[in-house]
Amino acid sequence: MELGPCRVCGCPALARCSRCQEAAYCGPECQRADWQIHKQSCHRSREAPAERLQVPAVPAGPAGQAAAVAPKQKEIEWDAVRAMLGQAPARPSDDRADEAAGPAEPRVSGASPGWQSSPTHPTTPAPFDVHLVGKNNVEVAQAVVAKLKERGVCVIKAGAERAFHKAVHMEAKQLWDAGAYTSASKGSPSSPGSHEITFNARDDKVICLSSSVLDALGKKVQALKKVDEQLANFGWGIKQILEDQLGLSLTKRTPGMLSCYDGQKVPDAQYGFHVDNPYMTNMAVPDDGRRLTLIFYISDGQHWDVQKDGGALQVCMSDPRRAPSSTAEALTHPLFTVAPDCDTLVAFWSHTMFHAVLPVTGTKPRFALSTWFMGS
Ligand SMILES: O=C(O)CCC(=O)C(=O)O
Ligand SMILES: [Fe+2]
Repeated sequence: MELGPCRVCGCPALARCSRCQEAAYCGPECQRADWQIHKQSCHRSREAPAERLQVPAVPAGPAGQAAAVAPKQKEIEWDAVRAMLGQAPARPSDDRADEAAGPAEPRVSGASPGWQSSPTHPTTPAPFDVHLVGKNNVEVAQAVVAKLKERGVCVIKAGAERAFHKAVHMEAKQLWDAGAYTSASKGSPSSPGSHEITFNARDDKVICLSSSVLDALGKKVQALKKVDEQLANFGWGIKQILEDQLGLSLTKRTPGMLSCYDGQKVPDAQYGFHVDNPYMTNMAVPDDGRRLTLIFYISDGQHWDVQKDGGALQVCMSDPRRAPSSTAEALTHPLFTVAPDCDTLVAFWSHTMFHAVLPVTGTKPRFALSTWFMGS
């Protein structure tokens, strides 16, 4: 049964909120991470005893990642969901099981006109804006925030060693060869609280690297776990400057999402133009809290040629402070191309920047690890 994307990270959802039966999540971490936001609309769907809405706020900070919000609301019975999928139950430290999830099939409509559009052609990839090697944390944070302020996207050279890239690529590829990725979302709600979804032309397959998945996979994801930690450190590392210069306060982040676009299995695998958190666009969906998208590209170490291999990330260079209302409007702006080459980290605003993954035309799978930081 397709539930569409997880409200938080976009991975395929496994169950719905057991109270309103509407918000869909891939796992307990995302459900918890979303509770402060979801509770504002959850009670509108179903009446519930007041105490079920009382969730203590947890201070934000580096340790305040997705898992830090511990709602007392009635949670989805994640163990039952895992059992349904033939997966092992969570360990005692993971979630408490409360109530079986009874997801309803979403009503599906076609794409709304003017919202989705096919990707355009690759242009020459932009050079790196920031090199991490040889800079201290404050210099990095200042340079990254300056670029985000100026144009909403920043391309960073991570400076990791070749052996590390190889290890990360090998892990992503082994999981791919083992068939561990699942189909990413095929749609998102077209209006708040609605089951009606619109397709968003997304051809990747994903694995949500929640802490339970990381624990279960253990050594198989050692290097990927390191990348996930580095992404977290990077986001928390620019937190203070973001706050000082833009008044944006990052509060928590989603678990890492490992994605793969496989041009061999899905010719021209791509992701059409979209905004990750499109609440400011004409889609009129609720704000899911996401503000900063971080993506680290994982390739086999060979140069990724966007002309030959395709798969470039293309970002519409609109005013970074506000989202264009539609793809058509976004595409009136120049396009900025990023090559999904290893050692490349890209940061952009989740709520204002339209972007797309251009068709993967070569035979190499295109891997990336992404995380989204929430903020207010
Ligand atoms: O992998 C990329 O370059 C971008 C993917 C993307 O836009 C997304 O997952 O929302
Ligand atoms: Fe995106």
